[in-house]
Amino acid sequence: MKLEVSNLIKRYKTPVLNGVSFQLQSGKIYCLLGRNGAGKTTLMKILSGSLPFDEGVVLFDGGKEFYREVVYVPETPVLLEYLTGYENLDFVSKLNHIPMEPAEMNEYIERSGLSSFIDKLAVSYSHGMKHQLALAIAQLLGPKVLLLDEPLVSLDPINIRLIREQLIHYARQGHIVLISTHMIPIASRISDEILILSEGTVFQSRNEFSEEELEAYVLNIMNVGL
Ligand SMILES: Nc1ncnc2c1ncn2[C@@H]1O[C@H](COP(=O)(O)OP(=O)(O)OP(=O)(O)O)[C@@H](O)[C@H]1O
Repeated sequence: MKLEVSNLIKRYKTPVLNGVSFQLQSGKIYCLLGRNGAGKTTLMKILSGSLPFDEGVVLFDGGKEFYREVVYVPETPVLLEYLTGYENLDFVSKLNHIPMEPAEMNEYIERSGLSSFIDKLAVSYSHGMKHQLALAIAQLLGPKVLLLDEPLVSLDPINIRLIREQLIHYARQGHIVLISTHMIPIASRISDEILILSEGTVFQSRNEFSEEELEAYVLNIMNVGL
């Protein structure tokens, strides 16, 4: 399974993405880094099908109809705020015809680290709790391509480790996981490959760096043009 992006151009008034090309393969985790305003969210929204682009080609296994294969979790997750976490999960599973016995659902909730707050209304959740629930919902849907915009920024170290392990497991089952993040230590530990968005183009590299080397590599590319 392969997601191929070729010469993608997106303009608002001026181009934000100006000839972006890269390839994502199933089974791998990719981290997308870039300065504030570089265009990471714009790129994620295009890949999720929620934002049109001006030029270029996006192909999933050679086809253009890939949006059904993609789930995008935005930086501020969208939940049904006046339902509990359990009801949110239950609603999504029923809406998408994913049959789950109560025992199976409870096991999934436990494994996802949601047990202590799953019966509270989502409106009462902290930002980190909302992200945990949104990530659990996204993985329940089982998309071939999972796009996550800053998923770990509000999480405590225990939850970061839990989510990191879940995402690695999810990718290794044959999915593509693309994570936008500013956190180099996380990118260093979680990603198979690094994508750096700078000056409207993407630099793709295997993650064979130590954390210090990755930081130097990222800063070097981000400084291009300064
Ligand atoms: N709807 C819009 N209309 C006009 N310009 C926009 C729009 N959305 C985003 N932009 C501009 O496009 C550029 C890229 O924004 P984007 O949100 O994709 O960046 P980002 O890399 O996700 O930033 P950050 O790391 O700060 O979240 C910015 O200059 C932003 O102001």
